[in-house]
Amino acid sequence: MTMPPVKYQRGDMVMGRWPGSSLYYEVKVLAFDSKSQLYTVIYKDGTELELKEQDIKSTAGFQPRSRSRSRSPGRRRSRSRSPARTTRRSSSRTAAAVAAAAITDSAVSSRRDTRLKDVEVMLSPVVSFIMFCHRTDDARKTTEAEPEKNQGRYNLRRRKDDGDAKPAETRPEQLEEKEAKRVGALASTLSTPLDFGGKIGAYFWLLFLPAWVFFLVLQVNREDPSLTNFPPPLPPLEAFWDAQALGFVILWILFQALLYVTPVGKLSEGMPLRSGERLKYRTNGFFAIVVSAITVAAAVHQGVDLTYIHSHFLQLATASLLISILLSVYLYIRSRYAAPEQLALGGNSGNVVYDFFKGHELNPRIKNFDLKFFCEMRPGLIGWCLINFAMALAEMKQHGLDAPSNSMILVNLFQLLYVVDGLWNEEAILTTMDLMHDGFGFMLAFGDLVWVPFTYTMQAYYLVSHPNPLIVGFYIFRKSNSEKNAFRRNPADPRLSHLKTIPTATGKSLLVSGWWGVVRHPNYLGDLLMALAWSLPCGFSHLLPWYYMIYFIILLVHRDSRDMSDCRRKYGSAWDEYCRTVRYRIIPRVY
Ligand SMILES: NC(=O)C1=CN([C@@H]2O[C@H](COP(=O)(O)OP(=O)(O)OC[C@H]3O[C@@H](n4cnc5c(N)ncnc54)[C@H](OP(=O)(O)O)[C@@H]3O)[C@@H](O)[C@H]2O)C=CC1
Ligand SMILES: CC(C)=CCC[C@@H](C)[C@H]1CC=C2C3=C(CC[C@@]21C)[C@@]1(C)CC[C@H](O)C(C)(C)[C@@H]1CC3
Repeated sequence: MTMPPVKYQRGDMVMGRWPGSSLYYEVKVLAFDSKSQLYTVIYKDGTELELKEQDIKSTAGFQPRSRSRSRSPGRRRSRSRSPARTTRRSSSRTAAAVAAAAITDSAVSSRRDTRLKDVEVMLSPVVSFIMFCHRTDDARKTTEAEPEKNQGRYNLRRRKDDGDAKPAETRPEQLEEKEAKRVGALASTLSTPLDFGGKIGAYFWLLFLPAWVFFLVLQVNREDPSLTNFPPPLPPLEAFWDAQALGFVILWILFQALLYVTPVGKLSEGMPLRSGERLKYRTNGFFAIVVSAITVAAAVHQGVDLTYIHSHFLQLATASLLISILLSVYLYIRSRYAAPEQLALGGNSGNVVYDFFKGHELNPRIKNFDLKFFCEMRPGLIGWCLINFAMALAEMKQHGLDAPSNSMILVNLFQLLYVVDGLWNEEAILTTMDLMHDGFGFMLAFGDLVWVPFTYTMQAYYLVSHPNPLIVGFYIFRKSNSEKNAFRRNPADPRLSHLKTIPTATGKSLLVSGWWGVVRHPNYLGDLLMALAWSLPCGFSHLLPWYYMIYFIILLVHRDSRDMSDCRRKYGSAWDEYCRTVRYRIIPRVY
């Protein structure tokens, strides 16, 4: 019997499909086993795999398409780059991977298809090829249908010399900076699947979220503030509005902005953007809360009556809502003019309401003033503590106490600890979903400026008129967030060398032991335990103080499922392997 000729030879550089995904990366053929008909290939991050011939493409397979259009010497040069030359810029490599992931998960419309064609010619072979795969609908369907089937077929193993301590942060493909920018531009033209119930969902949330805040605020003032009660009668519209309250909110935001721009504290680098650039952030949050506390203490000492916050809670919430709407309109308009590589992958559905809600620009900045980072970490978060403190004063005033009740002190302390910890470890926010992946739109602006300060303070508010194991949660929350942050910043960190990792085709590795080996979101587990601690001091006579706990379970379960599908798209079968190893999502042995 004659054997078919071996198509690829040892040493050939070809494109190998990453199992379980539709991404192709440059690989080198190491061997061919005629018995199993499998090629052993090696990716640039050192991962060896056995691939079937159908999962390998020659680089030439897609070049003619680009070549016919790309005539400039510059472009030709970038295609003929030798592997040695490609190792120049590590940051741009991230760009390619992100773009690749974006391309993978997109439902590429025919309108976009045309745009793709135009951009494709400018890209490196790797990206061009990925795009080529995505343009062929049938091929896409096949590759997307296959992952489950593939799972057992590939033999994923690490190179023997690739110890755990060794960082796997090298990319299989690398782009020059210019190319990376174009890749960024391309990625931004593609839309990720719509979250939050899509376009209809966006309408719903836009109306529901502010309504819910007002419902809570009106409900908590009642004698029997049960969440299951009928909504309280709506007060007259003018009861919502107070110009002075708006003035105070503006003053507070300006004060926080002043502290943010004060050149005190560290300048931290964010994660590489698609363009390869790393933005700098002034992480002086701890300084900001200390100065805020001193200023507030001085004001109280001077006779300023902070219980105004309790008595004008509704008007302050309305003022903050107004500001968050104006800010979101501004963000939406500027996102329409932003350079493509500055845009997040979501928020470009073409539907004004959805895009307004979700947000499209990733890091809107006015000069060096980062609006998203500022809003997420300052006025609302520090405002949360200010409001809690004001509630303690209101409780004392209302009940003629010399000191706040024990429950009030506990709630204040627990939540203060949470916020101070967030600000002390402010740098860690740079590796969270919000900062890395989500655009800045109404959802976050409203979340930061209204939702956090006016709903997270419900327990303290409740305790004003309803006098009435858990440090472990904080410990888990902080340790797990810091572990991942340290690992993402420096995978070779000697303090993390004992941790096991799974390499992925994107070059990033996944932690599979330590906190991230206990459950897939240990940070959510810690956060939930903390939420429990905040509600327990309020007792069980009403549902309202448990509102945060209930909301938080919904929020984190939803975030977890969003993150699972994002990571599944990004990391393909490496993610499946992680999920097989770490079986539970948030609560060990339960969920
Ligand atoms: N109080 C509140 O209202 C809220 C609090 N939070 C808290 O904020 C914190 C951050 O949460 P959030 O941004 O949602 O999510 P994460 O900090 O968990 O970020 C998710 C990202 O981390 C990376 N990642 C996931 N698994 C691994 C792994 N095994 N090894 C290495 N990297 C991994 C992936 O990004 P990549 O691989 O691209 O780096 C993933 O997209 C949490 O503690 C959460 O509880 C969050 C929301 C609301
Ligand atoms: C329903 C709705 C409008 C949701 C918006 C969600 C936002 C309220 C939250 C999204 C992620 C957040 C984070 C924090 C606060 C709440 C929001 C903005 C956070 C700043 C709290 C302090 C923590 O230490 C943290 C820095 C880890 C955390 C980051 C995520």
